[in-house]
Amino acid sequence: MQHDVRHFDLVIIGTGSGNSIADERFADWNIAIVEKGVFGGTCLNVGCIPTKMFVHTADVAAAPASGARLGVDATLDGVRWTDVRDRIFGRIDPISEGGRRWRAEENANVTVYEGTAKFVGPKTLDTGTGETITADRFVLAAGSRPVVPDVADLATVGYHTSDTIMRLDELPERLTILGSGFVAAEFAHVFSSFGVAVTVIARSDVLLRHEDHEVASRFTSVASEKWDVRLRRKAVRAERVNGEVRLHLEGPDGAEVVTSDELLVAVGRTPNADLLDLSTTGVELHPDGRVVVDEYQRTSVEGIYALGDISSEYQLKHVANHEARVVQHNLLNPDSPIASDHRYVPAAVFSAPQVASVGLTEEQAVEQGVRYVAASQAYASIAYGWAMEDTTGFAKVLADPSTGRILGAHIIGPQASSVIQPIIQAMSFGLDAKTMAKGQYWIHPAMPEVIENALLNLPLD
Ligand SMILES: Cc1cc2nc3c(=O)[nH]c(=O)nc-3n(C[C@H](O)[C@H](O)[C@H](O)COP(=O)(O)OP(=O)(O)OC[C@H]3O[C@@H](n4cnc5c(N)ncnc54)[C@H](O)[C@@H]3O)c2cc1C
Ligand SMILES: NC(=O)c1ccc[n+]([C@@H]2O[C@H](COP(=O)([O-])OP(=O)(O)OC[C@H]3O[C@@H](n4cnc5c(N)ncnc54)[C@H](O)[C@@H]3O)[C@@H](O)[C@H]2O)c1
Repeated sequence: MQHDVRHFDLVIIGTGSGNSIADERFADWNIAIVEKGVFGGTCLNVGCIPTKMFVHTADVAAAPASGARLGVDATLDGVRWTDVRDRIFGRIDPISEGGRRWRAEENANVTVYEGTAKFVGPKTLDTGTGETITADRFVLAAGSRPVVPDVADLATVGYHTSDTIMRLDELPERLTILGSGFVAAEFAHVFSSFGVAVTVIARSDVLLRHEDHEVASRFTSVASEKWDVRLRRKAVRAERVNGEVRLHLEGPDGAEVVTSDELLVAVGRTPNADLLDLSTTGVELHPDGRVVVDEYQRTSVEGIYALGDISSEYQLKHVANHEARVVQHNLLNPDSPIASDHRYVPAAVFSAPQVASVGLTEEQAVEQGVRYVAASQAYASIAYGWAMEDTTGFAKVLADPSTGRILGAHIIGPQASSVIQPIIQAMSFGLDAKTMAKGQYWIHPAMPEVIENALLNLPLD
């Protein structure tokens, strides 16, 4: 039987940052939202939020072990894994379900389709629910998914990704993590703090290789004291024997095997653009699979916008949220669009120690031929660093030698994700290094003094 094809003013694909677009200003728009998975997307359900709830719990679990050097002898009695897990998801799952219900049942102008969307013609979408729809405008906000590397027999062995590892039924005794980026660093901290023996397998010669090299090297040496870190290794084959996972590696000393109870694959994320058959509606892709957008988040097809992990160079929630606000404005004001601001995108790795960065690394400055001066300050030489007996943390800042403009900052150490914020503010509002250091009070003896001193150490006039 032939059905009429429903036509919408706007279709939003993906309920991560895309879900924030349709506010009361869109009340007279006829909108469809298509979601293939759990409402709320990666950050809420399997990303930033639950990981940080686990990370904070891990920080607490790790505290007794770090007390001895301060003269406090304490021991960890145990971690009730299922209680931790159920507390975290007991908070998150109802938020996701509440968001779904609100959109599906309480938004008169919004129709929710729960299926995997793909284009079948120009501005024509198969919603994956048996219904095909059309629209004047689309927002592609379908995010990204974990990459599965080419390791023989991985699929038959059974492995976890960040999508599944937080819902384990019980804590493993041993965990192997393949990968050495954000996800690997954060979960290594979580599971090792909970008493799991963690092995981290990296292809590169340092962990967190995209960070400033001194930061990455420092992180790698601290990590190597806590975890079994294997650098310059290639995973070639996996097998499961008597319930154990064996990962066969090739490295500088030849072949070796790592045995554990569970395997976490954390080797990056790929955009979900391929799921959408975008060529049928004419949307162009970059060679790496991301949707091509201009500064206004517009794709190559008029009326089709993209945001977040599906199109961005930065797979970060604060960037996806920023781009969603830009798309929201540009949908409402197509004749006076605003551009996304990607000048000073910060990021933090919530491991132990924490790492945070914004702007150029020294390596990037050299590569791009940007003149710079750099200075560092150790946490160990500020008063709060003495209080913490910190021996490994430092903050490094880079500035333009002629203007004093701050070009970048890289911090490894306690609360780096918060300590860096004044630098992000200074860069965003054009405050130069000396004015920033000398033109305000810095609370004594708080941790941001590490920034104040790094700035004062810069060889500027
Ligand atoms: C473990 C982990 C920890 C993270 N921690 C942080 C952090 O601390 N800070 C930070 O800034 N960033 C963090 N990130 C990154 C952050 O989660 C992402 O950058 C952000 O969530 C991307 O938002 P998005 O809206 O682009 O996509 P998503 O939130 O992924 O939303 C996309 C939605 O689209 C749906 N979808 C996909 N394809 C289709 C289709 N064909 N049809 C219908 N629906 C579809 C998906 O089911 C999903 O719900 C983390 C990521 C991970 C994996
Ligand atoms: N705190 C945060 O903001 C946060 C936390 C988690 C994830 N994220 C986002 O999610 C993205 C994905 O995280 P991720 O850790 O999966 O990716 P990542 O890009 O941070 O790191 C992946 C690492 O795996 C390595 N790798 C690639 N293929 C490999 C292979 N076959 N074997 C061994 N190593 C291999 C890469 O060299 C890289 O160093 C991040 O880039 C980040 O943008 C952010």
